[in-house]
Amino acid sequence: MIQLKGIQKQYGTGAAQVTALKHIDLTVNKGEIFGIIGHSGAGKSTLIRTINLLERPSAGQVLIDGVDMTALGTGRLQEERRTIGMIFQHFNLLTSDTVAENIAFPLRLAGQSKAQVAARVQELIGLVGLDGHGDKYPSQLSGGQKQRVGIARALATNPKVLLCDEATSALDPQTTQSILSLLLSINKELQITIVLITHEMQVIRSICDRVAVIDGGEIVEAGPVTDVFLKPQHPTTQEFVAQVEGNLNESLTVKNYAAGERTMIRITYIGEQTYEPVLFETMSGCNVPFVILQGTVSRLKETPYGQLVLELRGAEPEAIRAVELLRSRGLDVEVLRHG
Ligand SMILES: Nc1ncnc2c1ncn2[C@@H]1O[C@H](COP(=O)(O)OP(=O)(O)OP(=O)(O)O)[C@@H](O)[C@H]1O
Repeated sequence: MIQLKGIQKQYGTGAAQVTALKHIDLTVNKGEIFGIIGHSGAGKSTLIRTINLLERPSAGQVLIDGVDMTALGTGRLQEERRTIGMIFQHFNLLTSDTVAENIAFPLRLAGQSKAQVAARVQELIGLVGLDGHGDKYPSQLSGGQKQRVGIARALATNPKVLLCDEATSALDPQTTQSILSLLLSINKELQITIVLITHEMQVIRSICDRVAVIDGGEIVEAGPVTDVFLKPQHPTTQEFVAQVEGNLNESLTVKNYAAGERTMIRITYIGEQTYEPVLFETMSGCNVPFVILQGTVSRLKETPYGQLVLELRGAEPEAIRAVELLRSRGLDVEVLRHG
């Protein structure tokens, strides 16, 4: 488990001082994939780099499985760091070394024998899907393949935590998805806790269990992805959700329909409900015409969900009855607007 307690970080001094992190309290549970999302300059890189103390906080504690990293001397800190792997946006590979040599690097540093290193490198090359590429140089690889080398190198010493610093931001959407799938399978099969930072909600939606939204050096919203994504509270979170859901295009509503006879509602359903004909069954029983103004059916990690914005057309009492019927079927219904 990772605990950040009262983390603050200032860069520089005097008039030039920048406060990058204000007062961060955060817990990442063992075995989960935790995402931190924020705009450029929000403090994401500073925050993730405080976890392995690449960036030393100005105040606060970083506890990993109860060990206070901020209180360790250089020797013990280096030892603890071996239990935390890290991958980077621009891969940070040694360009004059082959794939196999790059992956071997941390194993050599850890003092392993040639035979041990060779066996482990082969195993890692297979794990990340780079069989046959061991003798190539980074310049001969695609961006996705370079990140696979970065992942293999980060996993070499069997870390319990993997930190991902914008690991897919330099990749195209298809390659991003393949790297995210690899991270998900590593998390599942090796039970490694993953902390990632990103500015893309798609990354959070695909693989994270929980998410924290950072803005101006503060966590403004945090929780399970299903809660934060489906019911974003803070304006910054709402902006990020709109990246993948789109903004509701209200111009789609029929302007000349009688005022007072339009009710806009948002229906959210999650899990098995996604595959049930609840909307059809309910609405065919209450004789309220409706149009769908916006709709998404997708997945949050492995959980199916749907969100539909409907405009009900009819007098208010009928619309209210339809809303009540939908709620009685277990759907989450918000009334966005009457009239
Ligand atoms: N070494 C540094 N010296 C001074 N200021 C810094 C330093 N590193 C970061 N900052 C400042 O701290 C704030 C947070 O930066 P940080 O890089 O953590 O944000 P970020 O969310 O990762 O942004 P990006 O996505 O653009 O990398 C910014 O105002 C940045 O200018």
